[in-house]
Amino acid sequence: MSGERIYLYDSTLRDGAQTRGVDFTAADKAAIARELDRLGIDYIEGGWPGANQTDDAFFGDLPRMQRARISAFGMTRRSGRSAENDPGLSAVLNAPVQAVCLVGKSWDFQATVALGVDLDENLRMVSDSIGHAARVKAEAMFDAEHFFDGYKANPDYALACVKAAYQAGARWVVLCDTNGGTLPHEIEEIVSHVATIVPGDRLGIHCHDDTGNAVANSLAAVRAGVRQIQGTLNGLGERCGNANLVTLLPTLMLKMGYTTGVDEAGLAHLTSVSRAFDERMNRAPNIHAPYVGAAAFAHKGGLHASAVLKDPRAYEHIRPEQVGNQRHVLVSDQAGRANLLARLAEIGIEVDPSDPRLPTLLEQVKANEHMGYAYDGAEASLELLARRALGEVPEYFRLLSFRVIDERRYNARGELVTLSEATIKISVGGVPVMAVAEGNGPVNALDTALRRAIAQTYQPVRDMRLVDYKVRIMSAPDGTGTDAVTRVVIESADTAGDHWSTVGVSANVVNASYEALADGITWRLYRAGVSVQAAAEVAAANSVA
Ligand SMILES: CC(=O)SCCNC(=O)CCNC(=O)[C@H](O)C(C)(C)COP(=O)(O)OP(=O)(O)OC[C@H]1O[C@@H](n2cnc3c(N)ncnc32)[C@H](O)[C@@H]1OP(=O)(O)O
Ligand SMILES: CC(=O)C(=O)O
Repeated sequence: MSGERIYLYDSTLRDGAQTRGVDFTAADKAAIARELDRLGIDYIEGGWPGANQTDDAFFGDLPRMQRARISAFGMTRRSGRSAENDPGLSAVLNAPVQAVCLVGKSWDFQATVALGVDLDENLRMVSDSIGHAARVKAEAMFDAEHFFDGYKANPDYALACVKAAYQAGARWVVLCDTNGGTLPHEIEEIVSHVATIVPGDRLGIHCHDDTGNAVANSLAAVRAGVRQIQGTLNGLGERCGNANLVTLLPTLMLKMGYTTGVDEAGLAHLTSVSRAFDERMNRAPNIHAPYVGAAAFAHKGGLHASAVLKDPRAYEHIRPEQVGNQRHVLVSDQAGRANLLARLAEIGIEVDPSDPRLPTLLEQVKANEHMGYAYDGAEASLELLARRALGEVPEYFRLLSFRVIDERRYNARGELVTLSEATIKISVGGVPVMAVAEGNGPVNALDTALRRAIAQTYQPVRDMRLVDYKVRIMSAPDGTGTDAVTRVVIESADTAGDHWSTVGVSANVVNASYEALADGITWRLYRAGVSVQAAAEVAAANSVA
């Protein structure tokens, strides 16, 4: 274990802003910068002053940082202008920050084709711009764009570019795998050579993930001597993204023994930082993300669960708490008794391992999964299945019948509309209750009618709402593919902020939806501990009235 310091440079607000579908506001940028600062990141690249209004607004009202240094990104001077007289470069250097990072060409082909300048002029553009930046800012960095492709094509020229930046005063010379096509062994070999010219403690690495190797490439560069890594939160970035700092951080600290600006307590917040970032971008976190994904410490295979319960090291490479994540033991058709017992314990059901009802329950889970149920993402339905098997769930209501009608017609304004209407009859403690509702689709109408019927007698249903509805059509369990079955997963929530998911399966999408809706309501009533007897009395009084 080395204990040496690695400097982390976050480019979420610049290269991350180049991600397809991502559009930060200045307020987003400020909030993300504060989060990165709290985490302990050394440098935060805020954007490109002068390139767009968002970046100007961000640099015009910079968030206060505790430890991190915000840097402004830009490019070397244009050909034919002096560094002092280039409006683009001036906009970058006028930003009220101490650090700047200028991108410049280091591949001869890029200089002649993309810039249309001769190779000497490109060297002067690098050296003039970095020299000027180093005179007016505390730190000037050079992003050597396309460095690895340039080195492969013309090593002498690529090395001349980084040497020019270093000699002009660059604090960090950052080797960029701009097109993301370089492999780890190439990175290690090339960086080892560069480190004989520019010392490792002045070298950085900036990798893209086009071969899925951005993290591996960054680590290979560190092995070869670089001491600054550029990356982004959750691997955002141009095309396939940048090196994911959320993966790199624990790898550097827990596996390779490097120190960073992030301490142990910061590392223990990594999962929440990563998920809060996805939340801000309004996208679902990747459950399979290394270290921080919901599946990163989820044990599904029966052999795994059995061993993990004896000692988690059997199937875990680190302790989940080190990165703020949690262990989960899943129940599915891959499960054994150990998974089931662990899962039941997680949801607060203590069962004697020799309870004769356990094998029956496990068989039932497996049979249901074969039919198309999936309890991985529908924990409330699993809890109800288990509690019903243990005789703990009262029959709060019984379905007597429902009917759903869809009508497609022209309304009075001559517009084609589709309306759905649902009628439902349930029995509460033997007393029939009926409700009718309209909706913008059959499931919406049925959901409204069911809640309306139940809310007449059960108060806790009134603060419930449907948050998410997912339908998946699957081929029939016999594998013929002729009679598809539909799986519906519903997420419900209450006003206290609790969320729970339930599942229903049927050849008919409305039946599957009813099953998931009814489970969602039953779980809410069970958790609220309501009395069926009291509800039946209300239902009886309502029916007399
Ligand atoms: C590898 C990377 O990710 S680098 C970062 C890439 N990010 C971005 O481009 C996002 C922000 N960029 C922008 O908003 C715009 O491109 C701006 C404001 C910077 C420039 O806009 P424009 O002046 O309209 O130029 P445009 O984007 O069309 O073309 C880039 C110009 O810069 C020149 N250029 C490109 N790289 C460099 C460089 N390192 N040094 C000097 N000039 C350069 C190009 O030759 C081209 O010049 P030309 O207009 O004479 O052909
Ligand atoms: C600078 C940069 O983003 C790149 O070369 O990929």
